[in-house]
Order: sequence, then C-alpha cells, then structure tokens
Amino acid sequence: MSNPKAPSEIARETLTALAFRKLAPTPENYAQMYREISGEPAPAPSPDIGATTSKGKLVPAWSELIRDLLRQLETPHKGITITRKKDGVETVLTRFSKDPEVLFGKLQSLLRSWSTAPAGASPDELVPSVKPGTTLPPTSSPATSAPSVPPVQAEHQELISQLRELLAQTLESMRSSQPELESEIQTLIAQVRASDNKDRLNDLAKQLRQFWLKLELRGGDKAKIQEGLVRLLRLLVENVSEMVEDDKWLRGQITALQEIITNPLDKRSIADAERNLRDVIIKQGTLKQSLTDAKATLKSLMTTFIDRLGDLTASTGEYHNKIEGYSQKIGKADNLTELSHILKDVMHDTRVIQASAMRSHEELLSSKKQADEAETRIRELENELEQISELVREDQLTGALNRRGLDETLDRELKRSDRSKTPVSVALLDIDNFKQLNDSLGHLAGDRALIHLTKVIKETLRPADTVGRYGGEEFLIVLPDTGLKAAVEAMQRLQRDLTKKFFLHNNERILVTFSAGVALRGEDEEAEDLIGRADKAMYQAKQAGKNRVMTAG
Ligand SMILES: Nc1nc2c(ncn2[C@@H]2O[C@H](COP(=O)(O)OP(=O)(O)OP(=O)(O)O)[C@@H](O)[C@H]2O)c(=O)[nH]1
Repeated sequence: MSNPKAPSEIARETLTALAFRKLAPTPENYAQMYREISGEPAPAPSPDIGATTSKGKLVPAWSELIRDLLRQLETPHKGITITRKKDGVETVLTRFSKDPEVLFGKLQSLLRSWSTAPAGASPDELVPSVKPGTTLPPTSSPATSAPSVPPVQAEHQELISQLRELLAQTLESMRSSQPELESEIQTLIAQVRASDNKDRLNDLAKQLRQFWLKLELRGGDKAKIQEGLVRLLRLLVENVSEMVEDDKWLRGQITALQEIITNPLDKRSIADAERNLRDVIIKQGTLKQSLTDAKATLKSLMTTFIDRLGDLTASTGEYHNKIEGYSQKIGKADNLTELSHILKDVMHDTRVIQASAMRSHEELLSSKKQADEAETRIRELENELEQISELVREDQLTGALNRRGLDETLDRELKRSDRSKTPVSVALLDIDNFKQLNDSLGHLAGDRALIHLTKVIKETLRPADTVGRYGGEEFLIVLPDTGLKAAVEAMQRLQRDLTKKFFLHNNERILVTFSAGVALRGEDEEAEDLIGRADKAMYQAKQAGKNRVMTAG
C-alpha cells in the first residue's frame, strides 16, 4: 500500500498542475485540483470563494501571487537565503494547504515578511507564526517527499561543496606565508576536498582545530622572536658603542642606529631611518677617504723626518770620529805645515757638516710645517665627520633637507611664528606619475628629475623658504611669514616655472608636474597635524586629476 501524500506535496503538485494545464489559479480551480490529486471527496457545498471571501473581501488572483512568489524567491533579500525562503514556503504549504483562502493569506504575509525583513533577521522569524499548540507535520520524510526533496538537497550539497572549495583555497593561500607548514597544509587541503561525508567532516574539523591552534602559537612565537631580536640588537649596539668610544666614524653610525631602534618601530620610520643611515654612510664614506689621505700624508712626512734625523745623526757621528782623528793627528804633529794641513781639513769637514745640518734643518722645518697642516686638516675632517655622523640634515641625492633637517626647520619656524605672531604655511608636493617616468626613462633619469625639481624649487622660492625631501618623490616646503593665499600663489608660480624650465633627458624635454596640498598653520597646531592636513589636500589634488594645488580645510 502506498503512503498518503503529505499536504505540502499535494499543494505543490496542485500549483504545478494548474500551471501545466494553463488553468486560471482561482480558489475553486485550486480546490478542485487539490482534491483531484489528493483523492479527497468533494466537500459539501460551501460559500462561494470564487470572487469574494466569506467575509466579503475580494480574493486577489492566485496567478499574481505565484508570479510574485517566483520572482521574490530569486530576488536577494538581506539576511534571507533562497533555501530559507523555500523552507518557509514549504512550511506554509504543509500547514495551510487544506484551506486555500488561509493558504493565500499566509503566502502573502510570507512574501511581505521577505521584503520587510530587517538585515540579519533570523530566517526563523520570517516564517508566518503558528498558533501555539499546533503540531507541525514533518516538512519532509524520505518515503513521502522523495521526488521533491532532491532540489533542496542538491542545493545544500552544492553549497557545501562550494564552502569546501573556499576552505581549500583559503588554506592554499596560506602556503606562501607558512612555508614550514607546507606539507601539513597540503594534507589538509586534500582532506578538505575529500570530506564528502559526516565522519570525514568531523575528522577534518578536529584536524583544523589543531592546525589553527598551532598557527596561533606560531604567530605568538614570531612576535616574541622579533621582540627578542630588537632587544638583542639594542644590546649589541650599546656594547659596540662603548667599545668604539674613539672611533668617531663608527660612533656616528651607531648613534643613528640607536635612534632607530629606541623609538617604536613601524614601516615608515624604518624606511626613513634607512634613508638617513644611507645618507650618513655616503657622506662619511667621502670624509673617511679624505681623512685616510690626510693621515697617509702625515705618515709619509714623519718617515722623511725620521730619515733626515737619521742622516743627520750619521753625518754628525762621522764628523765626531773625524774630529777625534784630527785631534790625535794634532797631538802627534811636530811642525806648523803639518798643523796647517790638518786645520784646513778640519775647517773643510766642519763646513760640510754645517751645510748638511743647515739643509737638514730647513728640510725639517718644511716637513714640520706640512705635518702641522696635515694635522690641522685631519682635525677639521674629524670634527666634520663627528658632526655629520651625529646629524646629517641634507638629502644626499637632491641637496634638499632630509626629514631630520625638516623637523628642525619646522620646529624653529613654528616657534618663530608663535613669537612674532606671523603666519606660516607649508606645501606638500608629490611629483605626478613619477613611477611611469622611472619605468619609461630609467631610475637614473628619475633621480635626475628629482634633482631638477629641487633646483627649480630653490630658484623659484624666496631665500627664507625651505625645501626638504619628505619621502621618495614628495617634497615639503616651509613658507615662513606666508598666508594661505600667498602660499598657493607661490606653488602656482613654481608650476609655471616648471613649464618653462624643462627637465632634459637625452636632449628631450620632459615636463615634470606635481600635485600640491597647501596648509596654513592653525593656532598652536603641531607640525605633524599641519603636515597631515597638507597631505590630505595633496591627496585631493591627485584625486581631482593631478597637476594642481589644493588648500587644506
Ligand atoms: N628614481 C627614483 N625614484 C624614486 C625615488 N624614490 C621613490 N621613487 C619612485 O617613485 C615612484 C612613486 O610611484 P607612485 O607612488 O606610484 O606615484 P606616481 O607614479 O607618481 O603616481 P601619482 O602620485 O598618483 O601621480 C615609485 O616608482 C618609486 O620607486 C628615488 O629616489 N629615485
């Protein structure tokens, strides 16, 4: 004996049959078709629901409702999945299919609930409420709903396999960042892709939990390793700086490095510090060469001096021996002629030794003078080196101030503006499409373009204005005693000058343009905030199409 059909299934089949036979989905047609499919006998005559309800209200057309239902099923609604919608329809059909009028109303309110559902509402709230105490028939049972369940199941399966694939891809994307876990990740990916039943999924869930735990621990380890390395570096630098007390060159670099690692580390400060350190190293390299040369000169002078002294000692030693010989000869001499010959020899040797001593004396004097000069030069170089080591304020490529120089200038100018109650403005410039210039003409041409721009800026602005390299292709201009309008005009003048003073590359004229943000310092405004506002305005200038000047609000 076959199992009786579930009401929801009969209702669904009724709707399908109506559509299939192209019958108008009126309540009577629905009721008749329902009875036909369920095999129920025709009910006793009841009030006509063809055109009006028993309460006298007009019943809207079913076709419209079904069309609406189909349309709304496909339409995305926040917080409600298609599956949940289908489940809702299923529940309504199950509970109310026996009464077309109630069914109609419930389907309508279900539709309304989709379109008015608040974001994130639980799908359960979207199923029309059921009177307390009503027992719900099962929405599906393998025996009765077999032909209609597969679409839902198929959709679930499709969703699950999509989720599996997403999980596999997520794991896949972790491989490059976790090379040490490569084989473990590979195994998990294979497991994810093969998890097609509950047991395998459970097993996978366990493995994944262990894997995430391991990742968490590793993340913690990495942070600790990094902290440890920084601590170690600090110790090392401290220790080295104590050891090299006398070596100014090395001490300068150590100071720069200490500055980097004593402040909190972030990407930008490390990049700045790296550029500063490079500047220090370049400058120190040049000075160190001069110092080495000066020291070599001094060494060679000392050698000459010692040689001369040796010669002198040797020749005076020889003279003393000779004098001794002459004194013996004098003692033995017994006539005047002999004595006169000896005296002549003595005079001759004395004159020779005197001349030699004089020459040596002059040579020594000149050597001493040169040695003094070399020593002075060395002292000067060492002083310069010491200063450079401690504070390099210039960008080595462009000759503009570097970040450190800019900080000092801003500090000075802001204080001056506070004292004198005069305005001060800043402009942040960023060369337009600089990457493209680098890519098409080469990095060296890019470097020369930066030098060119700095030169034009220096030529165009007043001597009191300062230009510094703020970043790669960004420049900050400090304009003391300048209001917003005048600062904007200065930038516009610079733009015009750049269209006249072309950057030449292989005899080709290249137009360098920039976008700028200009900000007038507010009362007691910190340098950082002032630059921040200029930066924002510069960004707006870029967004608005580049090669323009914008003011900060
Ligand atoms: N030649 C050279 N290039 C540099 C230097 N510093 C930074 N750059 C380059 O400047 C380029 C900046 O590129 P982006 O930030 O994309 O800016 P852009 O191409 O100017 O684009 P916009 O700012 O939107 O106009 C990068 O390619 C950097 O490599 C430098 O000292 N010399």
